[in-house]
Amino acid sequence: CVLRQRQERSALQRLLDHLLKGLEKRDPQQFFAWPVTDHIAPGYSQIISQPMDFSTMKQKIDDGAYSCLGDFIDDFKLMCNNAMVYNHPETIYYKAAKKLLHVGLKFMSADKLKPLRSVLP
Ligand SMILES: COc1ccc(OC)c(-c2cc(C(C)=O)n3cccnc23)c1
Repeated sequence: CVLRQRQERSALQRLLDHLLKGLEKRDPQQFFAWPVTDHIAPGYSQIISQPMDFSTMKQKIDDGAYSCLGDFIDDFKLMCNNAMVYNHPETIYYKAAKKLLHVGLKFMSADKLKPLRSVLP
């Protein structure tokens, strides 16, 4: 409808917005900001069956497509793993993905999220 009611953001959406910003900061070269195209990565769509990137994750948050934190973390792992499947270990993309996965999971670890529990239902 024309006057679409602006949806209230749920506590989960606000948490995922916060986590996504923290993860994007750890990708300064923006290798993971947008979908990888076959133009920049020959044969990518034949090798990677489930592409994922930060802009897609942002859209999924806005669409309410994540029903729990675990689903968000699964997409983050998928994104990093795709880069470690398509790119060879000596490439900057493989190395960036390996580092991002490690740093990102630490950033989202249970002990880091505990203080936020107080603001979540
Ligand atoms: C060199 O600048 C950019 C800019 C955007 C990119 O992906 C969105 C990439 C990029 C990102 C990737 C990944 C993540 O596999 N990649 C693989 C091969 C060739 N290029 C890329 C590189």
